[in-house]
Amino acid sequence: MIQKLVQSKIKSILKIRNSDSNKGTFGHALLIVGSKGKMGAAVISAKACLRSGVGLLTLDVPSKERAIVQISIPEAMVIDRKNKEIDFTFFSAIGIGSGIGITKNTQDILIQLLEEYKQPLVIDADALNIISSNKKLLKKIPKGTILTPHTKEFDRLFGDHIATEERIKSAVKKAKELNCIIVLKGHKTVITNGTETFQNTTGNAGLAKGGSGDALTGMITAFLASNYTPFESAKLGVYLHGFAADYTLKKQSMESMLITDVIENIGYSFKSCLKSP
Ligand SMILES: NC(=O)C1=CN([C@@H]2O[C@H](COP(=O)(O)OP(=O)(O)OC[C@H]3O[C@@H](n4cnc5c(N)ncnc54)[C@H](O)[C@@H]3O)[C@@H](O)[C@H]2O)[C@@H](O)CC1
Ligand SMILES: Nc1ncnc2c1ncn2[C@@H]1O[C@H](COP(=O)(O)OP(=O)(O)O)[C@@H](O)[C@H]1O
Ligand SMILES: [Mg+2]
Repeated sequence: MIQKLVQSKIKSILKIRNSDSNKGTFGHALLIVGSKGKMGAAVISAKACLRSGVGLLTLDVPSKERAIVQISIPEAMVIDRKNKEIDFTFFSAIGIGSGIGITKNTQDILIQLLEEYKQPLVIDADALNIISSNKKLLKKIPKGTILTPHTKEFDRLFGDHIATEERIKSAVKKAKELNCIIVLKGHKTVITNGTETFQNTTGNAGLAKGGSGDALTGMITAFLASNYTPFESAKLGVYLHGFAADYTLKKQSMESMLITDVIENIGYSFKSCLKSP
């Protein structure tokens, strides 16, 4: 049975920030995102991550592109994509894939990460595409990892599907098989851990624009770093992302809405969902 992901469920998951907390309380996230010409994906996912409550954020980007993120997001730290000495285990949560491309260097980083990091990851976009073209990597995905494919990425990973119902059934089966969370993105995003399945009730067609999914990756990574479980992180990310997009319609139309407008409204999503009933 598919349950509706409604606000009462989100309210029961969201934790109030303790007044005596410090940045260490909310984890240190690493986002391996962006590449030449797709640094927008890095900026978008980083901003969404920071707006979702993470304590510290480091971005892994190509060294030639670092100025873009250092100037546009002073809150984030930056490391060099080519640095093979990086200790992935230092980070509380890692998101990989948005805008990274599928070059040999990028493939090597994903393979190194899957060898060394045994905690749940957030895997999106080109990292999913790399796995699609090297299916042996599916077995190396850490337990509890959140995969965030859109329809086309899902079919690249698990084979072509014609009907949505059929694709949802496959998502449930694959989540169980791989011991992971699948966020099947689309008009009504489905989130499954193989046992329980939810369908989102927020969001609108203003999100049907480049960058919307990159923001979602940043949000889910922030929740994972802040100690929410992988399933909770996926639910919080998907619901609050859509809620912020719906709030954006107060000032923008679906046509004019930018994902950067939506990111500015993530705060409103928190305020609404943290309010007492
Ligand atoms: N500013 C930036 O730097 C941006 C970077 N991006 C990155 O560009 C790379 C390519 O990603 P794309 O997803 O564009 O390329 P893909 O080739 O994976 O998929 C895009 C195609 O899939 C089709 N499609 C079918 N069903 C869909 C669904 N439910 N949701 C979304 N698309 C669906 C679309 O119509 C489109 O033609 C990724 O790494 C992504 O993160 C994009 O997010 C765009 C913005
Ligand atoms: N018509 C729609 N209604 C609701 N949400 C949508 C719609 N179209 C796209 N979205 C949301 O926008 C995001 C798009 O992700 P994705 O296709 O990966 O974008 P990108 O890779 O360009 O950042 C997903 O979270 C998806 O659920
Ligand atoms: Mg995407």
